[in-house]
Amino acid sequence: MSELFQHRARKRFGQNFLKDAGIIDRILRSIHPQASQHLLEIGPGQGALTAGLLASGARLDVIELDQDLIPLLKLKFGLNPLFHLHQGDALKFDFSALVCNGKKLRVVGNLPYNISTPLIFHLLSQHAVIEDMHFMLQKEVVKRMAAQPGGGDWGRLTIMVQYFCQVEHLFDVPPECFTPAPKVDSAIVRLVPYETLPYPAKDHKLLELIVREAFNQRRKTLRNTLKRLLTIEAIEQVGVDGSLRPEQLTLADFVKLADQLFLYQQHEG
Ligand SMILES: C[S@@+](CC[C@H](N)C(=O)[O-])C[C@H]1O[C@@H](n2cnc3c(N)ncnc32)[C@H](O)[C@@H]1O
Repeated sequence: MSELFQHRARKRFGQNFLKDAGIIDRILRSIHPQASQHLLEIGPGQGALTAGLLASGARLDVIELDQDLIPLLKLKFGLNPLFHLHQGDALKFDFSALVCNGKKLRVVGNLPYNISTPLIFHLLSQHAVIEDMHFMLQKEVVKRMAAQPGGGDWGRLTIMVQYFCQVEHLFDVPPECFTPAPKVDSAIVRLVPYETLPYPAKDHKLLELIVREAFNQRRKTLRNTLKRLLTIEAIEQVGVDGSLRPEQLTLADFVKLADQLFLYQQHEG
């Protein structure tokens, strides 16, 4: 089959194919798919993870952007009735349209690193239809997702991911496990959306706005970065010190500020 489909990895599609059987097996064991579940793989590529996912007996939907990989995927898996192939862009995909019988999706992927952050935000916007996610990402990105307040890794990605999900950095994967080898280290992360958010904001769009504004200039104090949105009195009324920098605030602090902005907008409206 490999002579029939000589596929040259494409940089613009973030193609670094997994080749290490031990790592593939470790990822599949971490996911532990069951026949009763509904799986969704983003970017199946040449099927390194796909075969093991299908072996679980679960329904598997896959979304692949590169048209040239479609014939190979059809040839390898097309006869399996559990396999559902979608050629398209995961960034624009409506995942909720895949849900059948109310069964939430278990999302999996060795993600294209060039689009991983917007893709994670797109998935978070559909968190209600997702049971959990297991992703291979650039290690730096996983460190940011799992960060604690107070350090340089704590930022917009951390806060929005931790607002919706429990985050677990599972293990690291070195470049030589891929072909071609990426220039960066990789890691596997597990994200489990909360059934009930621990710090629910009145409007999470306002949380996104506050967080974006605060981290746009992360060296400045909140009283400066947020002055377009909230007065210093409004910031301090909810018990947040306006002389702090954004990396010193917890998720709960950001939610308080977002709810304060919500109240202000209600007043003005
Ligand atoms: C890092 S490779 C992983 C391939 C395979 N899963 C593996 O582990 O060997 C990323 C895959 O995502 C696909 N891809 C890139 N951008 C995409 C997008 N926007 N939507 C869906 N798939 C995409 C690439 O073509 C590629 O197959």
